[in-house]
Amino acid sequence: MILVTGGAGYIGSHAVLALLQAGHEVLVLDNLCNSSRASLDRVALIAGRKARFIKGDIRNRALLDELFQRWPITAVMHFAGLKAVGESVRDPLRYYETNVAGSITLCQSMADAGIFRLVFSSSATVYGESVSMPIREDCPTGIPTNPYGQSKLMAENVLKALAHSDPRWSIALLRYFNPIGAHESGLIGEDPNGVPNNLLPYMLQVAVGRQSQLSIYGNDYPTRDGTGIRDYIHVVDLVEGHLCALERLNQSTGVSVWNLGTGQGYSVLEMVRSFEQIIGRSLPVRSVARRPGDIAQCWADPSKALSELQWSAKRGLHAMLADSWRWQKMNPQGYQAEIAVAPAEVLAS
Ligand SMILES: NC(=O)c1ccc[n+]([C@@H]2O[C@H](COP(=O)([O-])OP(=O)(O)OC[C@H]3O[C@@H](n4cnc5c(N)ncnc54)[C@H](O)[C@@H]3O)[C@@H](O)[C@H]2O)c1
Ligand SMILES: O=c1ccn([C@@H]2O[C@H](COP(=O)(O)OP(=O)(O)O[C@H]3O[C@H](CO)[C@@H](O)[C@H](O)[C@H]3O)[C@@H](O)[C@H]2O)c(=O)[nH]1
Repeated sequence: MILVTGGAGYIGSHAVLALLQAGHEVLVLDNLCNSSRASLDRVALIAGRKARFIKGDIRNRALLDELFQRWPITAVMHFAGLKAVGESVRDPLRYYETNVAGSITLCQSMADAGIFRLVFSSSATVYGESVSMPIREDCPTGIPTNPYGQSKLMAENVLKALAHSDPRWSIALLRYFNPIGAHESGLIGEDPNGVPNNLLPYMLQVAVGRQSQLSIYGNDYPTRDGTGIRDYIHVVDLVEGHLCALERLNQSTGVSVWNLGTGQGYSVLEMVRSFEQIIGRSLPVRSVARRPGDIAQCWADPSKALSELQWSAKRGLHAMLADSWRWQKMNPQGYQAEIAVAPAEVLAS
């Protein structure tokens, strides 16, 4: 059985689905601070079977000990965490407490239970403003400009020290580039609280009328059209990378770092234009000043994951945007409302 912390969230729910579809038993631990149980109901609908769900916090040591004692857990996929950059500047202690201290509590409980296999959600943010593209895993980590990024780098360093201290540990540090997209059924996807911070969720909400206009942050970057370039990766490809990493943890110990990206960067304007083609109309946009802390460009060299995990991203930009749009159209208010199309129809199509 695999414990999935944060399994009700955006990436976690897609991972739970992939694990169920691969035949694993899954236990989800999530405090639902940024998600709802509806995501797991939808996962069950697609998979035809359920993950077990425990509402609880990764910082609760007694609860973790109880879970590891009660269930035959053999490995942990650790998605639980806080991820809003701006909020992390306003409330750094909460971010360090959840992302760093919460990860430490989880590892302490795992070690006491004799479980040493962990897949950790890290981020390309740990590279900071890297000078050369594409970014390889051996590029030096930078100095993240906000507590969120710092907390990911700190958690990585804790996990590296842990793996070096005890050869029983086998840990995968997966550095995500920019996850977007949704499961092709349109039943699960990203459902941000409040006003979205990230490009894709914001574009989607403009398209369904929940936001009036997309602000393009900066048109004077040293890039091909002046707007920021990122390596967007389909969330289903991303979670497939997790299953490959999990498999690999059975074969070796120590700590390994893998980039999960496509190796292809797109600018904000290219994203907007491609999305407009999919929705068949233009999107209201305006150019505004750069967002503080943003870097000009960032894309991965994903060749290490290919050679060591036999993993590469399969889905291109069109699939990422079309799947995101299907999710948003079917769920204009996210998980709060019933889906606009009957699941049976969707699953049959
Ligand atoms: N989405 C991205 O762009 C991105 C990029 C790089 C890394 N990551 C990392 O991937 C992981 C998953 O991200 P996501 O996009 O699915 O975010 P998400 O907010 O949708 O999912 C995180 C889940 O963790 C849960 N959670 C938060 N604190 C918890 C706690 N103390 N105890 C138990 N559950 C808790 C939330 O309720 C939520 O369901 C996070 O660690 C995030 O930092 C995300
Ligand atoms: O309303 C918006 C939002 C974003 N952007 C631009 O779009 C690009 C992508 O921005 P965003 O979707 O916010 O992603 P990043 O700033 O690259 O950060 C994401 O990707 C990082 C690397 O994985 C993670 O660490 C962060 O948590 C996650 O928010 C950037 O050039 C932004 O300036 C806009 O122009 N308008």
